[in-house]
Amino acid sequence: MNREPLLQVRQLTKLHAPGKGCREVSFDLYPGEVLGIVGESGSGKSTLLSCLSARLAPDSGSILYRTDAGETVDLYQLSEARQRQLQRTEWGIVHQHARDGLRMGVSGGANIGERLMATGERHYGQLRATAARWMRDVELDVGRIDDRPTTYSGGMQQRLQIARNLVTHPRLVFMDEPTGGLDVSVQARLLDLLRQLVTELGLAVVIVTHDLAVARLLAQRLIVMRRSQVVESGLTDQVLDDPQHAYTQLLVSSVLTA
Ligand SMILES: Nc1ncnc2c1ncn2[C@@H]1O[C@H](COP(=O)(O)OP(=O)(O)OP(=O)(O)O)[C@@H](O)[C@H]1O
Repeated sequence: MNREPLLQVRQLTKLHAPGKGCREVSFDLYPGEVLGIVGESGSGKSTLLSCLSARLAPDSGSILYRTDAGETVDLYQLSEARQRQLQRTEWGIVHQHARDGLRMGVSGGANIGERLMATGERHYGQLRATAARWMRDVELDVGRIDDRPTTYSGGMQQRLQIARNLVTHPRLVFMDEPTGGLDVSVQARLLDLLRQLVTELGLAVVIVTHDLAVARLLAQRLIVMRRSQVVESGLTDQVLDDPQHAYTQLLVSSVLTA
C-alpha cells in the first residue's frame, strides 16, 4: 500500500461564530483508509467535512491533497476550477439527502452517465452500459434506468447517489450521514452495500455520522468532536471499547443504555 497520506490536515479552523464550526483539527488520511467523524449534533462535523471537500474555505490551517498524478497540492491555494475538477473526477461526495447529490430532472441512468462524461467518456452505448452495470452493483432495478429519481424511494435515491459517485472510481469519498433519514431495515442493507464497495474498490473515505454503530462497521479510525474541537482520536475499536475522554465515555454509554 502507498504509505504517503492522501490528505494532510493541519490546524484547520472554520468558525461560523465562537464555538460553532471546527477548530484546530489535524489528521492524516491514508489511501484505502476509512476515517469516521463522530460527535453530537452541532459539534462541527459537517463544517469540517465541507472544508475537507473544498466546499467551504477555512479561516486558517491547511489541507494538503496528493493527486492521482502524484503531486501534493494545497487545496485552498488551487483555483476554484481546479477544486471543482477534483470534486468531479478524483473525489466523491455523498450527501445525507440524496436530492442534494442528484440531478432530479434527468433519468437515473443519466445521473450516473453524467459523472462519467466529466471524466471524458463520450460513447453513448458505453455510458448506458456502465450506468446499467452500476445500477445492478448497487442493487437497483435496471428497468428503472430511464425513470427520474423523483420516482425512486429514499433508499433507492441513496443507492443512485452512491453509484453516481463511485462510477468514476474516485480515490477519496466524503460521506455525510449516508444512512441518516432512512428506515432501519433500509439503512442496514445500505450499510452492508457501502462496506462491500469500500473494500472492493479500496476507497479512502471520510464519513460523518452520529451513529456509533455505523462508525464501528465502516471506519478503521475515529475522530470524536465536541463543541468544534477534536476531543479524542484513534483506532475505532480502541476508541469505542476503551474511551479515554469523558465525553466519548458518555457517547458510548448513551448508546449502550439506549
Ligand atoms: N452557515 C452557517 N452559518 C452559521 N452557523 C452555522 C453555519 N453552518 C453551521 N453552523 C453552526 O455551526 C455549528 C456546527 O454545525 P455543523 O453542521 O458543522 O455540526 P454537525 O456536528 O455536523 O451537526 P449535525 O450532526 O446536526 O449536522 C452549529 O452550531 C451550527 O448551527
